[in-house]
Amino acid sequence: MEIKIRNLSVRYGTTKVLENINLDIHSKSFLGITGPNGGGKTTLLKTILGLKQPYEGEILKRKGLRIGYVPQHSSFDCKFPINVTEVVSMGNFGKRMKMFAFHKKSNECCIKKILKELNLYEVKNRHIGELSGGQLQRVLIARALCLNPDILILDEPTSSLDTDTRKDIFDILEKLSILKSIIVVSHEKNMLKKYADRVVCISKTIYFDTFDRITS
Ligand SMILES: Nc1ncnc2c1ncn2[C@@H]1O[C@H](COP(=O)(O)OP(=O)(O)OP(=O)(O)O)[C@@H](O)[C@H]1O
Repeated sequence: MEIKIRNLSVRYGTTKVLENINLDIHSKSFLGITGPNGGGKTTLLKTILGLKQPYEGEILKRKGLRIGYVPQHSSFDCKFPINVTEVVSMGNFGKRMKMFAFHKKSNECCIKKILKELNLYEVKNRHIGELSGGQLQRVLIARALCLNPDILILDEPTSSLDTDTRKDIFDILEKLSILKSIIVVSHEKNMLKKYADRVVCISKTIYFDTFDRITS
């Protein structure tokens, strides 16, 4: 078990946003989270990441657990003068906290491998503002993979992408879930049904839960 969420409630001020959430995140599983706008999905991710504190209950994480986070690609500033390799390399800063960490040989090899795996090697020197939505999403996934996380958390990774590109992103996530746990917030219910082991619907609390192909 990677994460246990027990009786979790979260508030903004006096407003209850999440109430009595109980959820287990298993190793090498694919969890889909869906639900209406404002239902608390992003708040749940932020609480798992430690960016928001529980009001009640707790989130228990396995000791040494590494979590990677992929924010919505629309939140990334594409005007910033930086290329694909530089953005992916930013994922290493958390580990070494040194500006030039990515010049080290081992990091260079690791970044090259990730760029190739995510089919980004051909565009490695391209300015970030010159990428398609799908390429940018893959860059953000690559950046999160730099620290070799045990869990990869993604917030609406396919919003505003076309159908084929959405499928590409979910195919990548499915491959990654062989070695890591994946948690995806998405409104794409059909994609979640097809790819996830488990899908939970959240509107303040979990009101719908499927355990189709759960692995432990
Ligand atoms: N920093 C904040 N301060 C106060 N209220 C907030 C804050 N962030 C979110 N909220 C409120 O908490 C509720 C849940 O928001 P959240 O972003 O978690 O929902 P969501 O399910 O991810 O929505 P969406 O599908 O629209 O992205 C909403 O009513 C939102 O307005």
